[in-house]
Amino acid sequence: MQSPAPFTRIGTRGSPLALTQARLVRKLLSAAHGVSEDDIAIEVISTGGDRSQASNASLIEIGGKGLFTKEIDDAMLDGRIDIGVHSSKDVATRLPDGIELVGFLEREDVRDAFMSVKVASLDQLPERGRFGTSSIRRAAQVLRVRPDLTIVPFRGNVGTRLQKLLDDVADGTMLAMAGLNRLGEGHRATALLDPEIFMPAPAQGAIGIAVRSNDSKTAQLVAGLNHAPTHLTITAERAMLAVLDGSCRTPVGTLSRLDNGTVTLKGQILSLDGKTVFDSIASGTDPVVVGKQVGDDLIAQAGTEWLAQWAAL
Ligand SMILES: NCc1[nH]cc(CCC(=O)O)c1CC(=O)O
Repeated sequence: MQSPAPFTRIGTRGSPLALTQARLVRKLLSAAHGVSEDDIAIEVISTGGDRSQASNASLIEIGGKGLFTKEIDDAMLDGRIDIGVHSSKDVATRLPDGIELVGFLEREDVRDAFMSVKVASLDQLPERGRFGTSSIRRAAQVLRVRPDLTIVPFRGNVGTRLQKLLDDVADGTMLAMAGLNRLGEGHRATALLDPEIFMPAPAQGAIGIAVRSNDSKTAQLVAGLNHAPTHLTITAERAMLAVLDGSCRTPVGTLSRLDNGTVTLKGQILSLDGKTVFDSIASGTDPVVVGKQVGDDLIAQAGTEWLAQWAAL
């Protein structure tokens, strides 16, 4: 006997965090529409990002445009799935034609956490210690305050990273508190980092929901899941990133706030060694305008000569 068609189909990467996020969206959809969770399919899709994480790709290669979403976008465009659930910070600022990010769940903790099995905080790491990260933003931010440290590549899910610390591959590492919390592993964080100094990645901590642009039925299904304040701040952060993406690939950090409908956005770009830092801030009620303003100002401050060195990366 043929089983009935599912109510809708979610596509996700297969990492423990991605699966947890997809299951959360399934649970919310099931509750919102009074359908059984069994009637909402979850299709696991391997992405280029998953494959390069398994290999030893360089710092710059990881985080390339759409690396963690391309195959999920393709499955959506082919009609194999209806909804893409993503960590918003892994979603390129320019989506493929026919795909739209239509909603964001309420943002989790936006901060990065420090993790070590030896010391309680970043400043306690031994002189010339090894810091594990494959993120150019985190490497730059750490070197800014601890130029003596050596950055060593560090990838994998929470369990793998913890094992690497136990195996003494590095003396400390840093990862998103949001991911730890979603996995029920928040207690693994050794210390939370000050987000004014360690500015999070644009859109960190927010689950994004993508659908086909011409699929108004699915857009309506997910509309009630959107958290408006998160949507506003993520829109500002992504608008800033879109400006920077167009002209450079420097490490980028950002921190936004919403008070009575006014978005305040701080943005920062750094050199890889953390020695050069540009900061900007803007406020307003239109998140796209605010984001562009911060992005444009950062580019103006940095100047074409400084930015040119990044063109080849
Ligand atoms: N590609 C890595 C990635 N993408 C999203 C998260 C964490 C969850 C989030 O920021 O939403 C992580 C892991 C990390 O940075 O520690």
